Formats: sequence, structure tokens, C-alpha cells
Amino acid sequence: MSTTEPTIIYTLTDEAPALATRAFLPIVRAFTAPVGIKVETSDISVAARILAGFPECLSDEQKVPDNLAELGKLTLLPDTNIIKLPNISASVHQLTSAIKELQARGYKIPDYPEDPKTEEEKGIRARYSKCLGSAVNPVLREGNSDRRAPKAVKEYARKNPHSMGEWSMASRSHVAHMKHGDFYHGEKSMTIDKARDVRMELVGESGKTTVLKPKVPLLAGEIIDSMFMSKKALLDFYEEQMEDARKTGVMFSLHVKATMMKVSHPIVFGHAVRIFYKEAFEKHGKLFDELGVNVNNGLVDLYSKIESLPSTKKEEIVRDLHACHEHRPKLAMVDSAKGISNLHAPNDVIVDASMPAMIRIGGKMWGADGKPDDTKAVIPESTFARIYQEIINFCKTNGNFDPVTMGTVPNVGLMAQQAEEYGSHDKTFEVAEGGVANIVDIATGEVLLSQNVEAGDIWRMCQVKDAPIRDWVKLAVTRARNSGMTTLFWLDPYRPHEAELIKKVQTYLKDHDTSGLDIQIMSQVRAMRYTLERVIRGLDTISVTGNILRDYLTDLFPIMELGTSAKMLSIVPLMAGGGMYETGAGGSAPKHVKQLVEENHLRWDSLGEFLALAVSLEDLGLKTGNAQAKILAKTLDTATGKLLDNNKNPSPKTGQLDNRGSQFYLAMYWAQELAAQSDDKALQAKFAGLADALTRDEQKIVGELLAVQGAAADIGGYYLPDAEKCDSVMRPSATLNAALAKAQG
Ligand SMILES: NC(=O)C1=CN([C@@H]2O[C@H](COP(=O)(O)OP(=O)(O)OC[C@H]3O[C@@H](n4cnc5c(N)ncnc54)[C@H](OP(=O)(O)O)[C@@H]3O)[C@@H](O)[C@H]2O)C=CC1
Ligand SMILES: O=C(O)CCC(=O)C(=O)O
Ligand SMILES: [Mg+2]
Repeated sequence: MSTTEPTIIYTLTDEAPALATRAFLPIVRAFTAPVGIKVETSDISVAARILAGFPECLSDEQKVPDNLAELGKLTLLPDTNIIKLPNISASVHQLTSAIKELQARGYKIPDYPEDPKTEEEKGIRARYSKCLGSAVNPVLREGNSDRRAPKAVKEYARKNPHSMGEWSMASRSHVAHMKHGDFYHGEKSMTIDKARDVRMELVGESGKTTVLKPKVPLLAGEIIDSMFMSKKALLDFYEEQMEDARKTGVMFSLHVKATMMKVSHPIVFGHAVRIFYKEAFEKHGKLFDELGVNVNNGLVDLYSKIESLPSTKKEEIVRDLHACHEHRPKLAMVDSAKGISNLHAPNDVIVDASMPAMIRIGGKMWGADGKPDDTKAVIPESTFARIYQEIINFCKTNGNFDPVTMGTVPNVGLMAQQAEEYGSHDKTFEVAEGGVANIVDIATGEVLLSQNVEAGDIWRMCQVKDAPIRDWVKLAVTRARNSGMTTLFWLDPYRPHEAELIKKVQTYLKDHDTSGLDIQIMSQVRAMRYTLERVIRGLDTISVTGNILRDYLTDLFPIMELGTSAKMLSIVPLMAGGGMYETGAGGSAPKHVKQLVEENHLRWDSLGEFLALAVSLEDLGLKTGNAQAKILAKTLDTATGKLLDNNKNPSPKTGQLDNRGSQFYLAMYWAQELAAQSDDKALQAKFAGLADALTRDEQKIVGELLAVQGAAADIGGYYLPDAEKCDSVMRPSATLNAALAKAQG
């Protein structure tokens, strides 16, 4: 990053957000270039991350730098200003599709070794594993999380309420979670007294000790946890819940977060598939093993692996799979028209988004008949699942929420430096042999935490450093002070990890002036109840949570309040002093790309980008003393408000204003605001021309943008689309392009 010019780094990601960026960056530059602010890009798409991992396989022209690592380093510098769009957290299926696409385009990267045997294959797999699941956010999130609905967005939702389903007291929908044997029940936790290096080892029943993680360096004051999920308890739980759903006639749906909990949750998912189709697995298990079937990657893995079999065998297996449905409950469907169920792929149903969607429509999911129905939402880990049952109970009693009157629930989330479960991937293991799982001080041999485990159990260690906790408490107090809102720490004294956190929160709150503030600590279920009682009275309440609840609540409340989490302002004040501005809390919505390719309509709403850019500019203005940047920020915010007031958000329907049209209006309003302000005459003069041109040609530009819709669009690839083709699809208005080029100078 250049130190001479103020710079914003804009990430290039995947799918819909990346397409939107193609149209948005030229707009951004038309506003920032005249003010001397540089906008650089950093490609952290899954394709770029894959290519960066295999330089030796590529020609010089094909090589790409390790942008993610570079960006990670920049988060540790005080002047860094990053706008981070959502990226693909890839499943194995997405990763292998991306590899195939790149290979077909002439990149000689190796295949993904699903079952690595040789050292070379193991090495390749380890490199690819870095691109799997949630691989970007943990590297960049060197700060805690501040997510909220900006005032203008909340006002818009109040004036234009989205649809909400009806909740009935007679609804049979509910959450099922484990009552014993899950991570919650056996958890042990401690605060480390001094810096220590520890190892994770398993003392097997056979007497053999296996070191699973040779070294985890720990700092003084760090909290560590050791927890496990019993395979036996999990299988019994699934069996019971499937039988209960069948007997009572509700649908069965499984909600995990296989992207973010990328080691433990695919295993948890795989067990559900094997239990549901138990008889088929008993009969064909040996063959499935020979074929390398791994249903941790979903039923789709089984279906694709049996493709190679002779058709009679394949048909027999499919018949046996179907036969299992006869004594199992109905399954919730991801796509009933195509027969894709909830067990098809582990990341089709992602708990943070799927549970709110279910609650929003009145506690229903879609069945095989294409109709909504009551559901048993199975969320095996009880640690966090209980909040969903609480909100369901509340909705059954009080009816659904009303976006017109409901209060808002912003979140302050602990996530910096891979806090808690978030950073546990390299410390999560499927135990091969029963025995004792120990966390041992390497220097002294002292066993710090110990668990009795059985073969197949999932054992993990989590850590959260002291500095992020202090920063989180500070951020919570700052947000409480700035907003005046009641602020709740969602912490459960009966959970060992959170009991340790409570001690720290109580200590660090004393470092701040909290006079006049309403800050309380409450266990999750009580905090949910307390918050909801306030929500329906129109009162606002900040939730201050650990990392997983950060993820869950920043989809849950926005989806109720705003209809989507894409409209959230999502700030990561980096601990080193810089800022990262994430766009919304939503993901990359693959079905948006499909609609663009088939009908040349992009329904992606870039509102999250507009909000992020405004705070990014404001921060840059404050830090560099650049008054013009501050004016850009202020006018952008006003323009965004106007965009909302005038309903210029993208429509989901082809033939109506889409992402490109919405971005045009943003540009027009922004230019008009700059031309209208008088705080800076030079700036006013600079943008008068652009404001005039866009205002004058509004109908012409909108016409040009709408004219292309309805026909197929060629972007030349999915994971690595062709830059020129994307530009031409995303920038079809010659009039707009000319006006922007002129403004940028
Ligand atoms: N921060 C990050 O980098 C994140 C990345 N992800 C990744 O995103 C992918 C998809 O995840 P998924 O769980 O489906 O979640 P998404 O948030 O992408 O999608 C859920 C639904 O929300 C709506 N939506 C979300 N954002 C927008 C937007 N800007 N404009 C319009 N509608 C929006 C869409 O609804 P509709 O179809 O009704 O338009 C979409 O289908 C996965 O690969 C996941 O790993 C997920 C979360 C965060
Ligand atoms: O990192 C990811 O995979 C998703 C993160 C996410 O869902 C969130 O931060 O809200
Ligand atoms: Mg999320």
C-alpha cells in the first residue's frame, strides 16, 4: 500500500458480490480519484486463493500473489482501510468444481486428493485445505465485530415492511438439541496463568500416546477450553429425533455451519446422513468404502461416486436409499422441484441464515411437495441451539415480529485473533481410539485439561486471547455510550468457558466509565427472552456475544427487522488501529449468478457496499485529516438515504431495476449531493458536471441498463469469470460509462 496517498483496499471476491464490484468500482473511482484517494483492489476469490497455493504448476503469466496473506499483514498496520465483500467459504464440492474450471482453462494445478495416500498427495491436500471453508475471514478479522442496522435502513424497513409469516400457537415446529454428550456438557475451561506452550495428545486405551497437535503457544491470561462430542450420544440423538419426527409427522431438518466449523460440522452432518439411510449403509457399506464415498460432503458425494458403477448396481443402491424413506420422517427440502433435500450437501443449509428464514415465515420449511410445513430443526450442539427454541416459544405466544414497530438489536461480537470455536479448526480431531485426551504443558508435563473420550468422538480445543477480550469489552462500552442503548453480555455462568469470560468482563468493565449506562450480564436464554420482550415494545438492545452467537444473531435480528442481513453495517475496528468494513452479514448468494447468466438480471443489493464505503471514507477522512473525504462520506450517506426513500433498490424480478440500475441511482444522488453542498466549493465545482450529466441522462441510462435484460449473459466462467466479459455485462450503459470516465479525468 502506498504511504503517500490515502488508500482504500477493495476486495475482489466471488459470485454476485464480485459481479457487482465490476460495476461499482468505476463509480467509486469517479468520486475518489478527483479527491486524491486511491482505491486498490485485492483478489481473494477462491480461484485466486487456489492459484496462489500452486505457483510451481503455473507459467509466469498465470502466477498470482498470495493476496490473502498480504492483506492479513496489512490488518496489523494502523493506517489500513479495507472494504471486504462476502466470499465463498468453499465446500469440498465447490473446491473441486473450481479446480476443474481452472484446469479446463489451462492452469495445470493438481486434482484434489480426496483420499490422500502418498506424502505428495497429503501435501497437495494440505495446501488445498487452506482454501476450504471459512478461510478468509479468520485471517482478516484482526478486530472484533460491530454490526448494526443504520438509522436510515431501519427507517426504510419501518416504512416499507417486508412480509412476515404467521406464527400459530399450534405450530409444532421446534428445535431439537442434544441433552448430554455434546460439546456443552463435558466442557472444561481455564484461564492460563503464564505464557506456556501446550500440546494436544491422546493416551489411547492400548497404552499408545498420539500427539495430535504438537504445539499451541499460549499467552498469559488466555482462556482455553477442551470439549468433545460423543459419537455414540450423537448417533442415539439422531435416531431418537428421526423417530420422533416420523411418529409425530413433522419434517426433519438439520442445521449446521459446515463452512465456519469446517472440521467438526461436516462430521456431525455425515453421521446424520448415515443414520437416516442406515439400512442402505449397512448393506452397501463395504462398496461405499471401496468407492471412497464420504457423506460428510453430503449425499451428493454418494450419488456422484456410484455413477461409475454398472447401471444395475447403481439402480439397486438408489432403490435401497429410497426404501429408507419409508420408515424415516419427511425431510425438509432445499429445492423440492429438483428433489434436493437438506441432507444433500452440508453447506446448503447454513444455520445462521436458515433458522431466521424458518422463523420469519412462521416456523416452516419447504417439503418435498413444495409446500411449507412444520419442522423439527435439529441443531445438535446445545451450546447455542437453545436461543432458537426461546425465540420460537416467544413467537408462538406473541405472534411474529412486526418490522414496523420492532426495536433493533445490534451486536458487538468477540472474534478477533480467531477467538473461541472460530479458531479451533487446527485443534479439532476425530478421535481414532478411545482413551484420555489431554492438553499438556510441554515444558513441565503438567496436564492442564483432560477428557475421557471414545473412538469417533470429536475433540477440540478453543482459545481466546486476553487482548481481544479487553478490546471487546471496550467496544461494547463505546457502543453503549454512543447509542444509549441497554447492553447485554450474553454469557452463561453454567458454561465453564463463559464463566471464565464473565470474570474478565467484570474486571475490564471497571476500566471504563460506565456511569449512566445499562450494562448487564445474562445467560443466553434469559438474554434472548429479555431482548425479545424489549423488541416487541420497540426498545433497542445491544447484544454483546462470543463468536458463534455473533454469527447467529447478526443474521437473526436483521432478517426479522430488515428482511435480510445484507443491509447491515458491519464494521471491524482492527485492534492495530485500522478499519475493515465488511458488507452486510450475508454471503454470496449463488442463485443470483444463475439469474444473471440466464436472464441478465442481477438482483444482488449493493447497499452493504454503499454503507461500508461511507464509513471507510469517514475513517480515512478522520485519520488523514482529509476534509474532502469526510464530505464524500457524508454526502454518500445522504445519497444512500435518498436511494432508500425513492425505492431504488434492485428488484428480484427480471425486467425491473437491478444491481446496475441501483448503483447508477446511488451515483446520481451522490453527485447531486456533492454539487449541492457548500462546505467545500472546489468539491462542489468538481462534481457539478457529473451531477448534471447523470441527472440529464437519467432516463437514457436507465433505458440502456434495462434494455439488456431478458437474454442470456456470458461471463466466461463461474469461479474465474473473464474480466472483459464481466465488464461488458456489468457496464452496458455507454452513456453512464462516458460520464464516469469524464469525472475520473
Ligand atoms: N462474510 C462472508 O464472506 C460470508 C460468506 N458466506 C458464503 O456465501 C455463500 C452463500 O451462503 P448463504 O447461506 O446462502 O447466505 P447468503 O447470505 O448468501 O444468502 C441468503 C439469502 O439472502 C439474500 N441475500 C443475501 N445478501 C444479499 C444481497 N446483497 N442482495 C440481495 N439478497 C441478498 C438472498 O435471498 P434471495 O434469494 O431471496 O434474494 C440469499 O439467497 C456460501 O458460499 C457462504 O459460505 C456466507 C455468509 C458470510
Ligand atoms: O466466514 C464465513 O464463512 C462466514 C461468516 C459469517 O457468516 C459471518 O461472519 O456472518
Ligand atoms: Mg453469518
